[in-house]
Parts: sequence; structure tokens; C-alpha cells
Amino acid sequence: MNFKISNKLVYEAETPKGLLCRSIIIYVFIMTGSVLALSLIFRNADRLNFYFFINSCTVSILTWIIRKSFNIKSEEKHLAVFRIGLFFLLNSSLVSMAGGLALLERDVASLVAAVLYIPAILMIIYSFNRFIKYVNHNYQSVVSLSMTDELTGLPNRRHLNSKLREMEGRVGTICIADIDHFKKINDTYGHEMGDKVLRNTGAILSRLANEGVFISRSGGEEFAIIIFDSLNAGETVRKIKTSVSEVCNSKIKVTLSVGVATKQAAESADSAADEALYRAKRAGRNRIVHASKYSKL
Ligand SMILES: Nc1nc2c(ncn2[C@@H]2O[C@H](COP(=O)(O)OP(=O)(O)OP(=O)(O)O)[C@@H](O)[C@H]2O)c(=O)[nH]1
Repeated sequence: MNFKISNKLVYEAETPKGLLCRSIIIYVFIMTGSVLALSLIFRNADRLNFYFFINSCTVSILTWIIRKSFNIKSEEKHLAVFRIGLFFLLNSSLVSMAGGLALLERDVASLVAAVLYIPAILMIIYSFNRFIKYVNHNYQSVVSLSMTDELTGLPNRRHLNSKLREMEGRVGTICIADIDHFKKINDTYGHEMGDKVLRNTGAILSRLANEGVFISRSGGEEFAIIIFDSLNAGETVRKIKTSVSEVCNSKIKVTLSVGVATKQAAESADSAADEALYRAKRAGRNRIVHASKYSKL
């Protein structure tokens, strides 16, 4: 399909929609021109007053909105309903224009304009409501996608960063859990198996997440955990570590090294947790190490 794309517009120039868009614009020109020509032929030009000007502006604006609506790339039905509503409204204004120029009897023009106006407004209200729902739904999907790690389904680094900002000024515990010798798993069983281990680990960890325990994949084979309830933090960390180690990951034994730092309200503890993880690795892995200091190290 031949899409004409610019930084402002996406419109399907040669498609049925593109043709429909152009047909509507041509229709508006023909109708407005005809009304004007007939008013001149029947010597009604003295009626080209303020009322005519308002109707012309309305027709122009509605044509412009219809034209713009073709820049929205969507197959949603409510968009078609919106265009039909606008088209009805546009015709209602054209009929009013013809009535104002005495090309139609005033009562007939008012009746036809009203008959077109009522369904047009109902269609616009309906489609606008649907459009708001559609936009909100898509917005939520995009936000959720941008905050989720594709492989494990856990919150990703971006989500973690927003949680860490939330943690500022609060007491809590930050843990960084890292799968031991993960490179070896990749090298021995292949990258796909490595991915499977990460997925399984993510599934185990996601079951342990709750309102007070935020678990994310912070990168590679590393998982960052924030525990908001510091009282049970020790127990939670042990549970996280044993849950991953106890479950057989496709017959591959997986162990975690965990660095833990508990922060007070005014401190930052993520670098302290990193340092504790480093010490856990150096001490032989498969263990939990608590940071000696919680602030900058
Ligand atoms: N399969 C897979 N491998 C990954 C992914 N992300 C990172 N890795 C690999 O994870 C490995 C991490 O290796 P290292 O940083 O040396 O860590 P390690 O082998 O676990 O060693 P220690 O952490 O010291 O126990 C690297 O080989 C990366 O290529 C991923 O999404 N899938």
C-alpha cells in the first residue's frame, strides 16, 4: 500500500479512504458553488449577509475537521461514525445556507437542517465518547508496555527508576539479586535455555510480588527488589532466594547472590545494595549479604 507520510500527516493517498476524503472536499466545493451560483442566478445576492458568512465558516471548519480525521490511522468503527456525523452536520449547514439565500423555503430548510442536525450531534457525541475510551485504553497499553520487561513480564528498569523516586523520603529495603554463573548456563545450554531460565525465575519472583514488595528485572540476569515494609524484609529476602533456588529451572540448578541495603528516609540505598551484591559474589556466591553502610559507599 502506498502511504504518503510526513512528520505532520499520515494519509492514504491512493486508497479508498483517500478517494473518499477527496470526494467529500469536491462535494463541498460543488455544493457551496452551486448554492452561490443559484443565489446569483435568482438575484438573491442581497441575502449574502452575516448569516451566510457564519454558515460558510461552519462548512469550511467541518470540511477541515473531516479532512483532518483522515489523518488518524485507525480502522475503529467510531471514527467512521464521527465522519458520518460531521458530514450530516455539514449538510445541515449547507441546507441552512440554501434556506438563508431563499433557494429553499425557510420552513423546509429548517426542517431538513434539524433532521440532519439531530442524528449528527448524537453520532458525534457517541463517537467522541468511544474515542476517549479508545485513547485511554491505548495510552494505558503503551505505558504498561514501556514499563514491562518483554522476556519475564516483570516491571523493567524504567519502572524500577520510577519506584526508586517514589522511595525517596521513605524507609525501605532495596535488594539486588543476581543469578550466579549465568554466562555458564548460556555457554553450556545455549542462549534460548538462558532465556528460559530467566523466564522461569521471573515467574517465580512475580508470584512473590505484592503491594509491599516490588520486583523488577533491572537488566541481564539481575533483579531489583524494593520492600516497603522493612519489618518483614529479612524474611522476604530469604523467601525470594530460596524460592528461586528450590525450583528446578529445566533441570538447571539456579542460585542467587543477593545484596541488601535498608535505607532510612533521607538516604539512597541502591548503590549500597550493589556493593553488597559485589561482596556476595566475591564471597563465593549463593548468599545474602547486607550492606555495611546504607548511604554513599
Ligand atoms: N540468555 C540471555 N542471556 C543474557 C541476557 N541478558 C544478559 N545475558 C547474558 O548474561 C551473562 C551475564 O554474565 P556475567 O555478567 O559474567 O555474569 P555471571 O556469568 O552470572 O557471573 P556472576 O554474576 O559473577 O555469577 C552474559 O553472558 C550476557 O550475555 C538475556 O536476556 N538472555
